[in-house]
Amino acid sequence: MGAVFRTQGLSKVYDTGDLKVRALDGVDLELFSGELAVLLGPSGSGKSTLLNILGGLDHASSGKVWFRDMDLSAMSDRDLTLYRRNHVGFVFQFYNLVASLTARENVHLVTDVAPNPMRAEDALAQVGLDHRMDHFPAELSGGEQQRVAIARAIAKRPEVLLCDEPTGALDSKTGVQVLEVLRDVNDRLGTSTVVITHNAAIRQMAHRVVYFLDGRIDRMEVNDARMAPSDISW
Ligand SMILES: Nc1ncnc2c1ncn2[C@@H]1O[C@H](COP(=O)(O)OP(=O)(O)OP(=O)(O)O)[C@@H](O)[C@H]1O
Repeated sequence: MGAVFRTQGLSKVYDTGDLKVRALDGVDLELFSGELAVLLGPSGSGKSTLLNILGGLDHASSGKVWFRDMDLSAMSDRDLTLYRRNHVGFVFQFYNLVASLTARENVHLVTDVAPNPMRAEDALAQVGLDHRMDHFPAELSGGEQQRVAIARAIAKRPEVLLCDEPTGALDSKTGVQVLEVLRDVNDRLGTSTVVITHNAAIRQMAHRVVYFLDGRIDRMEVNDARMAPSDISW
């Protein structure tokens, strides 16, 4: 399998006047096509900063980052926006749904502008919400709202799905349902997936686990046997 992301000496320094924070400090990383990778590490170790750079939401301060053969580090803001639009789905801890739109309409927001989208109905069926399409976010549980957010993210058929604490706001039972959806998307659609979590148990469902410490990669593990989300508990 080829590398979907590759970084070389990737560093990010946040400069807030008097204080300079080195959020990433020379990260060399490869993530592979079709894999589900979990990023673990203490708070402040640089996980979200890396995800934001991989997703084209932010620029590195130095070093290189490639998505396949596209050098993201050399791209203008406009090209990064197009990269995000065409290739990347995001899922965040808080679902960021539009409260005045139904589940179906929230997904339509993306399918209306994507070049080769799924039907909104198919994306919602993929996450097991075909019976809730015309509900508003307030009429859905937290886990269901997160599944709508995942449907919205996958509806444009992105090559990569980047998830920052997707179960962070959910109880463990609902969190497991969301993880099952992420695993299904990875298995059935082959979408390369990166999941940040504080929950170390989730590493058991990953192909690859990357441990961050102080803006660096501390170590990496490859799982020979992956656990089903339903067998993971926390
Ligand atoms: N916009 C910003 N301005 C200044 N410092 C920032 C900014 N974003 C992040 N940082 C700092 O960069 C470091 C890395 O933050 P980052 O959010 O990447 O860590 P994280 O591992 O994702 O943490 P968490 O698990 O708490 O989300 C931290 O010290 C953080 O305070």
